[in-house]
Amino acid sequence: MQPAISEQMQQTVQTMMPQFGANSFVQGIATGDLPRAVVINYVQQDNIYLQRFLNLYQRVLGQLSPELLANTEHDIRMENGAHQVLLQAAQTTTKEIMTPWPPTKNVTQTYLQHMESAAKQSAFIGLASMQACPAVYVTLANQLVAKDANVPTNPFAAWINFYAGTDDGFDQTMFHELDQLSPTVANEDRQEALVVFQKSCEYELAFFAQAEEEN
Ligand SMILES: Cc1ncc(CN)c(N)n1
Repeated sequence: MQPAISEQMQQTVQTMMPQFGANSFVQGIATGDLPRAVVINYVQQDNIYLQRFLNLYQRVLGQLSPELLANTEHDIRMENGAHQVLLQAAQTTTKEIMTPWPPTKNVTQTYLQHMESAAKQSAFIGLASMQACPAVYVTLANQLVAKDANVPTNPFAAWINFYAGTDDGFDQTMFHELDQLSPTVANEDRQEALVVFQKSCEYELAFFAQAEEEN
């Protein structure tokens, strides 16, 4: 018997963790040392990303399970709390960095388009493409906690703790939903779900790297 789709996805994330650990944005989060411009870049793009992600999530979950949508939507909105940690360290505010609304950078755009076109194939494949978003951050944050990166002297400690602890089990709820749906879809769709999930994990890595790009 094949392992559950959630297990296969978790395995993909685990396999990629060394690449995340070697990423210089992630290292900056771990050491508490990131240039102000990089932090601002990241939060600007993440605001753009999360707005469109939420929109897509409402469409996809609206098709799959309106009840689950109602119970989980707030988890995405709560991410503003993680942004506030970064903005405080950079001594700025959401209003200041989002006015005027900044341009959408290339990785943000292609990552969002990737999920939007996955959702056009089917709601299940769309959901699979969106699952890298919670899954990568939870695994990454747990690894950072295991390395004691969330020491109180780290200005980004609360960002790490947010994703390690207060994600409200969002990633597990979504993995559970994917496992429930998986036996109801065609084999090719299950395979495609794994492909789009892996691609999204690669975009997650590129998204961190993008924050270090010059404006
Ligand atoms: C791009 C991205 N990926 C994941 C997350 C965490 N849910 C996020 N805030 N932004």
